Amino acid sequence: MDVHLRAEQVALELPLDMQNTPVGRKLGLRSSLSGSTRRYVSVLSGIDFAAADGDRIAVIGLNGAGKTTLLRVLNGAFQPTRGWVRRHGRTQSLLTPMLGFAEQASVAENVYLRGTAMGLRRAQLQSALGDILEFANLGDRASHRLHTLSAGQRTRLGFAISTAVQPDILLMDEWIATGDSAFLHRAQERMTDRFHGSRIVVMAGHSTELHRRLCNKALVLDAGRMRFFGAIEDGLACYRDLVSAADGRLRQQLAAQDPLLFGNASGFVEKVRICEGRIEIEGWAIGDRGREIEVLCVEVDGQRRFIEGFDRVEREDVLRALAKRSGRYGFRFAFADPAGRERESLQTMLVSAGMERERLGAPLQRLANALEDEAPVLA
Ligand SMILES: Nc1ncnc2c1ncn2[C@@H]1O[C@H](COP(=O)(O)OP(=O)(O)OP(=O)(O)O)[C@@H](O)[C@H]1O
Repeated sequence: MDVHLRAEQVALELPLDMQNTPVGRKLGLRSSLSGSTRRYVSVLSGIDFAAADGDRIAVIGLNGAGKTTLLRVLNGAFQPTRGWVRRHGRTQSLLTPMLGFAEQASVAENVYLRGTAMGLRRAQLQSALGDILEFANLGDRASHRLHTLSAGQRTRLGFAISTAVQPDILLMDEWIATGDSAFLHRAQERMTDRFHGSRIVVMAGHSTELHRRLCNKALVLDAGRMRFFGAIEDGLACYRDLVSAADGRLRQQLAAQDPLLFGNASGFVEKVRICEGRIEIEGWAIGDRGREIEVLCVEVDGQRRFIEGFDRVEREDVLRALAKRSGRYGFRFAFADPAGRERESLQTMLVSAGMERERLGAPLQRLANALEDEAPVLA
């Protein structure tokens, strides 16, 4: 059977209901009773791609870029405002495995309710019921009402139902694996089976490592717009360019979540010295694939300063420990600080390095005792 998934010039606008708060009035009960205004916001636009049999597509973007919403459009939960989604093949989405449970119905009835909503026939559900309950470890609870289950038991049930049958097209948000450690292991195995058994997978998430390992294509979203669709490595590079332009705090957060995002660029700020009217900084940085960096960027109180004319310093220790080829990885520079920055604002200063201004890596780590108040007095 032919399996395909195609989106043609898809755009989605959603209603945003906003509370009317008279200017100058504090938020509170009175303002919450003052009615609301509805306006429509564009959440997705220009989404245009075709997934072929065998494609594993990573949907990549910053928080709020529209990844989950795109999956909802692809599974038919949202109708596009413009454009079309064409799908052929049994589709299963693993977005909210506990959605649609009925509290007063029994566990077994909930399996039928959810299974029917997923498009399964009664006979299929009858033969799958035993496996689902066993997988969720709820074999002896079939007739219990759902509201008597613990949160963990519900999660296991939702997961067991959502993954009960092998779809042709799998739409998933992150790599769902939740519950206690014994269940986690079985859930991982089940996810891996379903992933490899699907003919098309669209997977949203934030892990470069996972995307690189599992996906052949990427779709990059930037504030709801499709910036790129194509080969995974090009997609990851496109995403990296997007985040490289973001401010230092966000780059720091993203690098912590996803250590491979900025490649192998790394380094340390070892000294920050405040002398009268000047700030001197020393450290080392090594670019992606062992290259020497070309630019440094200092961010203090949200202000950026790019430094291209820094001194390059030979660093035998860095060479020995890290470098695959030779280079001068140490740096030293100073800049005038007429604002006479406070010690506190320098505590939060971020120094980033990169090959060009638009392609900065994550902020460099900083030695705990890097900050000095004055040049050391030489005896
Ligand atoms: N039902 C809705 N009504 C109005 N706006 C919505 C609705 N659902 C999502 N949005 C908005 O759409 C945008 C995209 O949200 P979405 O959850 O798809 O982003 P995301 O990329 O999945 O984010 P994250 O990585 O944080 O999960 C956000 O600005 C969000 O506030």
